[in-house]
Amino acid sequence: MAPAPPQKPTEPKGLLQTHELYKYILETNVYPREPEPLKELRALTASHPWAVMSTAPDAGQMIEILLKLVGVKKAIEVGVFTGYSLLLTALTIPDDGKIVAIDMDRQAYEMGRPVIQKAGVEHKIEFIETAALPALDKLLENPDNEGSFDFAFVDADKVNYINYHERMMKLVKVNGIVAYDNTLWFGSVAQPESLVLDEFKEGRVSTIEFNKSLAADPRIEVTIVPLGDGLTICRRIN
Ligand SMILES: C[S@@+](CC[C@H](N)C(=O)[O-])C[C@H]1O[C@@H](n2cnc3c(N)ncnc32)[C@H](O)[C@@H]1O
Ligand SMILES: O=c1cc(-c2ccc(O)c(O)c2)oc2c(O)c(O)ccc12
Repeated sequence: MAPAPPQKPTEPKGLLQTHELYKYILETNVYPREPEPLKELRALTASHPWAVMSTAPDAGQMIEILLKLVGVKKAIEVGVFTGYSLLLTALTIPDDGKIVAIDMDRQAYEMGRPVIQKAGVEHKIEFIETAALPALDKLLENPDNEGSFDFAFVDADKVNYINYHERMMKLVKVNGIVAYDNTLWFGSVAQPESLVLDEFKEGRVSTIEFNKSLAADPRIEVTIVPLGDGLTICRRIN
């Protein structure tokens, strides 16, 4: 029998066996509990041509639990887009909490910003519009930032995940969490290259290398959770 054709990566079924199963999870557990501002932001983002980039709401639920478990007050996010994961974080941390949010493109953030303002959580956000690597290095120039973050969420260019990880190991405190989105890259990490669409090939190679390096990293405990498009959760242990 010929191998199955590559799955169209934009199909909203996550990584599960069937679209129906993903829909079941979303409809029974995720959407009924999703805060109103996040629903609004998701609806607004649906008209954006890159809407598929938003963090999946099922992965968002896991992030919310982690934020609460850890008691996060100071967070950092790389890759904001229209702000789904950012708004989720801002809604979850305490009123005097802070989030440093980095994205080199402000336009998508501006689309979501009115929803963030209306939700009354913009005061927790410091948005920095630059490429992430120099921004993280700049933060590290100030020793006060070292080990100061309780939580980091990385959802940007996959080729740089390895570089972001090195910075996060310095910025996040021992026992802090670093979470990475899209670490199964639409399932392509386990597909032969010939089955992967051209535009996903580079991300596939980077993600495979990244996953391998995290598995061998003695500074962390790590788990790949197959929510959304793959969410890797690391706890810094030393
Ligand atoms: C997948 S989207 C982020 C989705 C977001 N977490 C959400 O929930 O909607 C990736 C974002 O990373 C940004 N990005 C990509 N490469 C970057 C880089 N080198 N530095 C800063 N931002 C980058 C893009 O502009 C884009 O907005
Ligand atoms: O569907 C996506 C596509 C891409 C993407 C594809 C080819 C590129 O050359 C590129 O720069 C980005 O990026 C995503 C992403 O980063 C996400 O977090 C979630 C979904 C996507």
